[in-house]
Amino acid sequence: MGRCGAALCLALEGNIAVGKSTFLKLLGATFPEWHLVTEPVAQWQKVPAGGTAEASVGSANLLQMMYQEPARWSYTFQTFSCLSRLKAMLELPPERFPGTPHPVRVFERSIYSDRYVFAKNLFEAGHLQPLEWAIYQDWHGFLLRQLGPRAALHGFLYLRAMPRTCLERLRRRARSEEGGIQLGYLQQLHGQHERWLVEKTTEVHFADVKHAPVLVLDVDKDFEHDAAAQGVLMAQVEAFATALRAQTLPSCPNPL
Ligand SMILES: Nc1ncnc2c1ncn2[C@@H]1O[C@H](COP(=O)(O)OP(=O)(O)OP(=O)(O)O)[C@@H](O)[C@H]1O
Ligand SMILES: Nc1nc(=O)c2ncn([C@H]3C[C@H](O)[C@@H](CO)O3)c2[nH]1
Repeated sequence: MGRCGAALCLALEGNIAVGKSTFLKLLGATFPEWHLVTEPVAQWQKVPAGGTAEASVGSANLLQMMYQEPARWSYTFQTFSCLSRLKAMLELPPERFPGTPHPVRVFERSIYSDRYVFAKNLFEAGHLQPLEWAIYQDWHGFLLRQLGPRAALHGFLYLRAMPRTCLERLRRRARSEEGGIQLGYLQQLHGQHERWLVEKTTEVHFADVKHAPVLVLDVDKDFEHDAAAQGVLMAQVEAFATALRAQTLPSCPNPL
């Protein structure tokens, strides 16, 4: 960090169907020079399942398998989701113009919500065995410590809405794998986000990320069809990114 020309790296966090993809599109329209990285959900729905040299077994929908049989597939899911997030984070972004990096990169969720929201919740719900949770934490901690600043984020944007609002949006969107999701699951995930990003009672094992600033954005109301509400949200994000850039990358004169 502190290297001139380096991008400010943020993660966009929040409950299922709170509106992260919608918000990311709005960020793209408002800040076209920013680099936005969507969650690799399509990869989870179509995992090349290998097979033998003679016969390929095609692909597997790991997202569906995890929801249908969580005790069997949660560990597999968390290894794959975390790996896919890490690859997306380490992949070099395309340069805007030669020698001009993106001033800001925003990732939809992160290797940190993978652990401190989802995997933790699956463990507490009994879907990850203590041994699986211990092994997950062991390789997660080892990998991230080895990667050091390459795996760090400068701040978090937390989209917050009531779990009931998320359930309504989830039902309206009707992604086939999510048909069995009940309010209780969204309440659990809401609690995990709150303890991690607001109350700060979740034990976080990486100092940078533990102290990274969090911008909480209330999206309980409809911003999708409200230009004024969109303007307020975008101004909040811009002010947050500007302050964070001055604080964490002080030697970079790059304006946002
Ligand atoms: N502020 C909002 N008000 C009303 N509806 C919204 C709002 N934001 C998003 N929606 C709608 O809610 C649904 C879910 O939104 P979206 O797909 O952006 O959620 P998400 O957080 O990206 O979901 P996931 O956690 O699965 O990645 C979509 O139908 C979207 O049109
Ligand atoms: N178990 C589990 N672990 C994760 O790290 C994770 N990240 C996202 N999801 C689920 C939520 C949406 O249904 C869908 C798209 O966000 O994928 C996850 N589920």
